Amino acid sequence: MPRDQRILFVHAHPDDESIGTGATMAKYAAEGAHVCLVTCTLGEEGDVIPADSWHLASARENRLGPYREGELARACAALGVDDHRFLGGAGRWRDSGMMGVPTNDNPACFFRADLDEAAAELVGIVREVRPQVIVTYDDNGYYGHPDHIQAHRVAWRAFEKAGDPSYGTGEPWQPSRFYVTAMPVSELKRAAGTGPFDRVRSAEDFGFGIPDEQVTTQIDATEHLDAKLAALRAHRTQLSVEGSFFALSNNVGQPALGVEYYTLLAGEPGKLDQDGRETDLFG
Ligand SMILES: CC(=O)N[C@H]1[C@@H](O[C@@H]2[C@H](O)[C@H](O)[C@@H](O)[C@H](O)[C@H]2O)O[C@H](CO)[C@@H](O)[C@@H]1O
Ligand SMILES: [Zn+2]
Repeated sequence: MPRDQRILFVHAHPDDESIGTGATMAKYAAEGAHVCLVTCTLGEEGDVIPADSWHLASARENRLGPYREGELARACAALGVDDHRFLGGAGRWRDSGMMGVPTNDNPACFFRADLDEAAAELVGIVREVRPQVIVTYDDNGYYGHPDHIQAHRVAWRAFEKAGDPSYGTGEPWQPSRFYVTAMPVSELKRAAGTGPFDRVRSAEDFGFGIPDEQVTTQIDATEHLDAKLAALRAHRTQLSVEGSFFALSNNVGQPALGVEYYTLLAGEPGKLDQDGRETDLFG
């Protein structure tokens, strides 16, 4: 694939890129596309799994953000991604914490960011990178995390404005496709009750997932699953990995899938396979 194929992934925290789109990113990077990752926070409010790193947590030394920057650099290296930026620069907006916790009220947190200010930063990156495709979360942030919801809002606003010659500075550029990450319930039904970590009893217990018919696109990047697993392992403060399963600090196991799923929110659908789904984010 020639390098003139360019794709921009917008994620909320270090680790989301590997969890939700790691195999896809590794696939397109390996095929020669320009893969740009924008991460909106440093993940400063995350739990810390390994006891030897508990001291980093926000309530202790508050040094988790810089540590996760290093985890993210190692994850990007594992995925073959060489263009990574923090939105507005490292630390511009702080991790908001899970929905409803007091850190949501921190004026410096991403959930409290001025939408136009954050979108202007992302438009600057869009006009520089000139991606044909933007990928982020749906309007629920995939599972309801405030930073994920805000990442969707900012990315959608940037998608709407980047091609507008009356908006901001720099040469306008209109990406042609906007995708959101998805997980079909059928995959969750297969995953429930399996793996080496704590097991959920039903697909609903995962707390995310959409009806299969809302999934428009599936990217088979199975040959890059090892790269995804290496990237997941790089996020050692946030994730445990055993075989082809991983768990967040809640120790609920999920399979690390080589096939990753998306819904096309804007743009013309590309070629469809026999199941009626796209198999390439570039059409
Ligand atoms: C995958 C993801 O978005 N992780 C976020 C999330 O982390 C969760 C949080 O620490 C929660 O308290 C735990 O129970 C859960 O297991 C974690 O996945 O929220 C963090 C705080 O905003 C964020 O740093 C982390 O990247
Ligand atoms: Zn996240």
